[in-house]
Amino acid sequence: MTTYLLTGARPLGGDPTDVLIADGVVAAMGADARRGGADAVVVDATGLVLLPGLVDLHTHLREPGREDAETVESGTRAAALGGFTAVHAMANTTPTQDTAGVVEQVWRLGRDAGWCDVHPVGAVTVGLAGERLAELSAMARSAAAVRVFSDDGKCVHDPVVMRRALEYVKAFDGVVAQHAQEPRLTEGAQMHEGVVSAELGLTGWPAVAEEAIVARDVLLAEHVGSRLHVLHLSTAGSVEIVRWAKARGIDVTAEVTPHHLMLTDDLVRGYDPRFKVNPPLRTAEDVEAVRQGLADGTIDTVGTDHAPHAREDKDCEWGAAAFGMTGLETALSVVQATMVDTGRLTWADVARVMSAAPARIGRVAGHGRPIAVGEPANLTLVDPAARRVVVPEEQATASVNSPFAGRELPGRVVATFLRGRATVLDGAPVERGVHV
Ligand SMILES: NC(=O)N[C@@H](CC(=O)O)C(=O)O
Ligand SMILES: [Zn+2]
Ligand SMILES: [Zn+2]
Repeated sequence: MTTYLLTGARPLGGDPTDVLIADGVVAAMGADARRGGADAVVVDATGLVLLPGLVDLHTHLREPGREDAETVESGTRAAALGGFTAVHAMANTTPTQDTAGVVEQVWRLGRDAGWCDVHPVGAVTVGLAGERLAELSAMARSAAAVRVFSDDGKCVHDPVVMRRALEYVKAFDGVVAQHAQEPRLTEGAQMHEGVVSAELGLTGWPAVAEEAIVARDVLLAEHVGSRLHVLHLSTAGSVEIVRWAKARGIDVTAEVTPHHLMLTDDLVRGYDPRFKVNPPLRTAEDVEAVRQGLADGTIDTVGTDHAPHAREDKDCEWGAAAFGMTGLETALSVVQATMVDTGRLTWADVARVMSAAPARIGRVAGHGRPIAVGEPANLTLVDPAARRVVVPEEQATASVNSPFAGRELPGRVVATFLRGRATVLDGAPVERGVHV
C-alpha cells in the first residue's frame, strides 16, 4: 500500500504540520512524520486544511431503479471528489430499500465501487407507503448493519406508525430520520408559500407543514424515549422547535442542506426547475435562522440531500419537474462560503458538522474521528484559497441538476483518503489499483 507524506498541512485549520499516512492509519505527525516518510509519496499540502473525511447522512444514489440518474459508482465517485469518505444512501430506490436483501445489495455495490463507505438507509415502512413497518430489525442485523431508517421523499405522517418506528429502533440503537412534510398541507405544492408564491400564482408549501411534524415528532421521541433525526430542516420555526426540544433534553438531532444555507425562494421567479426542491427554498429570514442554528449547535449537521434527476425529469416546465438538486461535489464549498468565510464556523466546527456529528448520529465506526496518530486515515485535504465556477457537466455525478451551476464558489478538495488509500489526488479521482 502506498504511503503518503502530507507536508505543511493544517489539521482543522490549525498550525502547519506533516502527516504520514501508512497502513491505513495516521502513522505519524510532526517531525516523526518526515523521519518515517522516506519512501512516501509526498503531497505538498502547504496552506491546505486537513479535515476528517466528510460523512453524509443524506445521499440519494438512485441504484437500484434509476441508474439513468445516478449509480452507486457515479454517486460515490462524486462523493469522494466532494471530500466524503462515507455516505448514507437513502431508501427511496426501486425496489425500495425496505428488506435485508435490498440494503445488502446497495452495501455490496458500495464496497465494490470502493470510492467511499456506503451505509444504506432502511425504509421505515414497506414501499414508503406509510402503513406497515418494514423489516427494521432484519435490516439492522444484515451485513449492511442499518442504523438509520427513513421514508425520505415521503413523511411518516401517521403518528401511530411513527411512534412504533421510534419504539422499535431502540432495540438496535437506530434512529428514525424524518422528512417532515404534513401531506395534507402540501397537496400540489410547488414552492415555499409566501410573497413570491403569491406573486407567481404557484401553490405554496407553508412553513407550518414542516414545523407541525417537527413539533409532533420531538414530542413523540420524548414520550417513547427514542432518538429522532430531522432531515433537511428549512424554516426559522423548525430551528426554534429543535432548540426548545434540546433544552428540554429530548434526544433530537437536526440537519440542514447546503442549498438551504445559501439560496432563497426568489430564485423561483425564473421558473428554472433546478431550483425546485423539497422542502422548498425558503426566505432570507429562514436562511439567516438556519445559519444561526448551525452556528450555535441547534442544527447538528449538514446533509447534502444530493438528489440527482435524469434530464427528462428536470428539462421540463416547472410544474412537471421533479423535486431535488445535486450537491455532493459542492457541499463543502457552500459551507465554506456561507459559514466559514462569514466567520460563523471555524474549520474545526466544519469537521464537527460534516464529519463527527453525522458519524455519531449514523453510528458509523472509524469516521468522524480526531486527526491523531493511530486513527484510521479517513481524511480530506482542502484548498480554501481556490475558487472555481461550478460546471455540472464536468462533475462526476451522472446528473446535471445543480442549483449552483455557473456560480463561483470558494474551496477545492485536493485529496481524499479512505483508510489510507487515495480516492482523490490533485483534485482528480484515483481509480482503484492505480497507485502513484
Ligand atoms: N429533496 C428532494 O427534493 N428530493 C428527494 C427526496 C427528498 O429528499 O425528500 C429525491 O429523492 O429526489
Ligand atoms: Zn426529504
Ligand atoms: Zn432526500
